[in-house]
Amino acid sequence: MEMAAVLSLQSCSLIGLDRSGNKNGCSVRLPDRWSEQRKVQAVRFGDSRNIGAPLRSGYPELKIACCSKKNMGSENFHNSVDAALILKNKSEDVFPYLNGRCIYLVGMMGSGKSTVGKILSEVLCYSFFDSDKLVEQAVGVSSVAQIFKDHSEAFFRDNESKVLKDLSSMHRLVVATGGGAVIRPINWKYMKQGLTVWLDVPLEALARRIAAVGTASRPLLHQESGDPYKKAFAKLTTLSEQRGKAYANADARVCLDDIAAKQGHGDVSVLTPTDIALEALMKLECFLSENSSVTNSQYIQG
Ligand SMILES: Nc1ncnc2c1ncn2[C@@H]1O[C@H](COP(=O)(O)OP(=O)(O)OP(=O)(O)O)[C@@H](O)[C@H]1O
Ligand SMILES: O=C(O)C1=C[C@@H](O)[C@@H](O)[C@H](O)C1
Repeated sequence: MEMAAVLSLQSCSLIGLDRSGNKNGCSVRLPDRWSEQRKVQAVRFGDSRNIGAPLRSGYPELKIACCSKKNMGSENFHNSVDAALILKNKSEDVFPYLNGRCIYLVGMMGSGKSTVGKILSEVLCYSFFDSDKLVEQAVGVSSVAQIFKDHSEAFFRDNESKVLKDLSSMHRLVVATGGGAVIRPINWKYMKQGLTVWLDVPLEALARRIAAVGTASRPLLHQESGDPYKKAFAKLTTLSEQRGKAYANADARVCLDDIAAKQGHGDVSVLTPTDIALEALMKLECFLSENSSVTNSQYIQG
């Protein structure tokens, strides 16, 4: 990976913070009438021209992310604003203890790393990156599926490790890692420079989400024929058996079954990405308070 790209990424991570490192430039994405205070951050790895460019469609607004139901009535609308504010408040509790450390989201394909990661980056005024996209940019190929096809899975994994190594010296990033990043111990060495969060989603929910969007972009799941849900479920089951222990290395585990149970639901499909982002911050808060000596002495604000 080009050093220029790495440097541009590092400078991106400072967007949204004032000179003292305080996040007074940060604002939660609320409905338009409240949006004058919006500060935006949108960057593209390796392209310094885009640093500080206005927010584009790839970044979901929190008001959208917190609403799961179509045609929301006013009651749901206000609930979503409440959820956004609760999330924002929690981010303010946790932020000082992060000391600028990056947050790495790990989990199976389709577990919501990108969706939840973008929300976390927004409320923490961190920059968001997807390691699959960084590998695509570093290799110069437009999709992970094409990298698998043109080269090999091993080639992809080598580049994934290089990307994680480069990221490990940076600050104030939320990184959605590739689903298989956890299988190489060296990647844990890099990710443990920051904080790691496992999004633990039941396989049925993963297979439902993946079947809904198709498997073409996910080479390890792709099958030309057969029922997409059943095929995805079978393959995810095998991968999860192989990787379960590796995901459990994460500092914090966000278990969707547990969040649904706490809310009195039996089905994780009712959970919004905002609910999940909030749980991630609460789990990080627990981890940080239980490991406060590491928090206070080992890291400096970047
Ligand atoms: N809480 C949620 N409820 C329902 N669907 C969700 C939720 N979170 C994410 N999704 C959907 O699931 C799909 C996968 O989400 P996302 O891309 O965020 O996962 P990912 O972990 O980054 O996946 P991958 O590692 O395969 O890139 C998307 O279609 C997304 O809209
Ligand atoms: O679970 C996996 O092994 C993968 C997940 C994706 O994010 C990509 O990194 C790639 O398709 C491999």
